[in-house]
Amino acid sequence: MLLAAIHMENLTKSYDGKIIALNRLNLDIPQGGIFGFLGPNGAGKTTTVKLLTGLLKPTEGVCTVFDMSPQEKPCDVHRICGVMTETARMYGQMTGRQNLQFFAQTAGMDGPESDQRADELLKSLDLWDARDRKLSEYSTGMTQRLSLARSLVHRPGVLFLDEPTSGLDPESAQTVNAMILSLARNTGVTVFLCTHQLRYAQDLCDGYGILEKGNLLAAGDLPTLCKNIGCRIRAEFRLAPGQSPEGLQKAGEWWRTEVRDEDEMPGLVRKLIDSGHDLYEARLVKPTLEDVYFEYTERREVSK
Ligand SMILES: Nc1ncnc2c1ncn2[C@@H]1O[C@H](COP(=O)(O)OP(=O)(O)OP(=O)(O)O)[C@@H](O)[C@H]1O
Repeated sequence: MLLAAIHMENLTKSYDGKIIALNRLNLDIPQGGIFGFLGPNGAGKTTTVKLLTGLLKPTEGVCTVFDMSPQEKPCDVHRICGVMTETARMYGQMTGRQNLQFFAQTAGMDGPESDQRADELLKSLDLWDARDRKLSEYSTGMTQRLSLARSLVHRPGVLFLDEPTSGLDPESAQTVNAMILSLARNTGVTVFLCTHQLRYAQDLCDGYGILEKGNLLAAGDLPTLCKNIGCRIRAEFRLAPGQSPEGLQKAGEWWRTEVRDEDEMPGLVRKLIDSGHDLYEARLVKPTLEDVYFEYTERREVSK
């Protein structure tokens, strides 16, 4: 069996001995995956990242990053992890380039190597033109991209990202997304991405965990999450005006029905045509991550 890059077993954290911020979390994240950790404010996402990066100790349970405990081997874990959070500090009076050179040298690179690494990152995150400006003069989006560059300076194998595109304009968000995808696909970096932005997560992630009030409601890829909660695909048809096909429901100018999978579509199209309908358009509408997420969280509300 492949070694999970991140492993959590009964991982539990209570800050005050009463409120459980994280409740018996069991999760394995494979190497090279982009894992979207989803949940509302206060769900326990940041707590999980802090446990995985050794900033907190679990109340119960264990976690490992490439088989190393962040609590027992914090230095080893930090060497292979990059962390980008809103609170990651850099130096306002230094330029973007000087900040990256500094952090590269802190990670053990010599002068020329750190210059090269800083320049490489500044170019790939569209910060090259701003390289000699002080960080204190950067916009929020530029600061955020520099913060991502900082987390990547030592070429980590695991990257923890907390809302990496929340303050970014669409162009900058695209640059950051492309960088994250390329890191995972081309260099096998494992990405653990905390976010509330479900559309953004669906574009990027290949696996998800849905966390609510410290409890993991579900985990898996989108088809698995859909199947487990019973979210169906919809087959929809646009017909000539005035036609009413049997067994389909009307929604606006479309007629629709739920199907188990897309293999049912050709049969439905044939049936409509054979029964004399004029078919203008046919489409399959798959549940989005947003649909699935709300299905899980709403069912949980109902079952309380
Ligand atoms: N230092 C702390 N002391 C006490 N309680 C804390 C502390 N840090 C977090 N908590 C509580 O733990 C729970 C989980 O918080 P956490 O910050 O992990 O959530 P989150 O999912 O990251 O939220 P957000 O999306 O707002 O960043 C919340 O109820 C929070 O109030």
